[in-house]
Amino acid sequence: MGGPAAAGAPGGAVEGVVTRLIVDIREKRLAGRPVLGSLAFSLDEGEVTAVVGPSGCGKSTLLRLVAGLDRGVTGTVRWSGEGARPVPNLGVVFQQPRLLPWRTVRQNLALAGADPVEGERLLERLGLAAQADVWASQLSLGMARRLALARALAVDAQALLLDEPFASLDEGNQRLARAVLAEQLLRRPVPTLLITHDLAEAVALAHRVLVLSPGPARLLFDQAVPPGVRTDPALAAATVAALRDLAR
Ligand SMILES: Nc1ncnc2c1ncn2[C@@H]1O[C@H](COP(=O)(O)OP(=O)(O)OP(=O)(O)O)[C@@H](O)[C@H]1O
Repeated sequence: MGGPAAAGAPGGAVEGVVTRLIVDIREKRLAGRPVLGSLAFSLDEGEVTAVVGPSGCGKSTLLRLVAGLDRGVTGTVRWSGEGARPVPNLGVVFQQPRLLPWRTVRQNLALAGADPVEGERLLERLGLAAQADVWASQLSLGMARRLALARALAVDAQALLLDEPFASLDEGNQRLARAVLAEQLLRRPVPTLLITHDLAEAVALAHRVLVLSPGPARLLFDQAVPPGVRTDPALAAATVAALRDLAR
């Protein structure tokens, strides 16, 4: 079965190779009101695409459509690739951590289908090893969010969908979690959609930045992040400033 592992579907071995996500949305309505307008983009293998836009413009709605959790849309959302299923095995971080409260940290990983060795490694890496046998209900919000990230990264996903994965983390843990995600993407470069409101975060992690309009969101522009930006703070700051100007 395909679908978002973080939402409860089993993880496990990769079936088929997901090479691309192709989104061509004309309109998405919720409760009779348009929440997404014209949005067309694709996401290729090994590519991190950041989606940036103002609060309420429809970013989480877009993630739900891409995750196959909502199918009512005018337009298409399609995964392609050799042997790809309609919705591949996804590692998803939702805006809320969505943990099983009366299961331990370790059990939350196991029930999502996490690889046990990878799960332990990620707990260690994300500073959660000491909490492995603690109930999820007893975690702080920052710990819960790090566990949600560990779960998405440990399920051997064919693609990652990350909705503000570093929200509510203090500066040190934000830096740590970003580094863990970057490491993981080097080890396993799966197509990744990163939703964020933070242009600096987008430029630091993504190959491309899609900037959305206020809701109903339409694509304002789709900008490649030049190679070398990540290792040059001055170039990164200039890129953020240029994107901010373009988004005005
Ligand atoms: N179930 C729903 N029924 C009706 N309207 C909804 C529903 N869920 C979301 N909306 C509306 O759709 C719009 C887009 O919401 P969405 O959560 O996708 O925005 P967002 O860009 O992710 O916001 P934020 O950055 O604040 O998280 C908002 O106006 C919201 O009120």
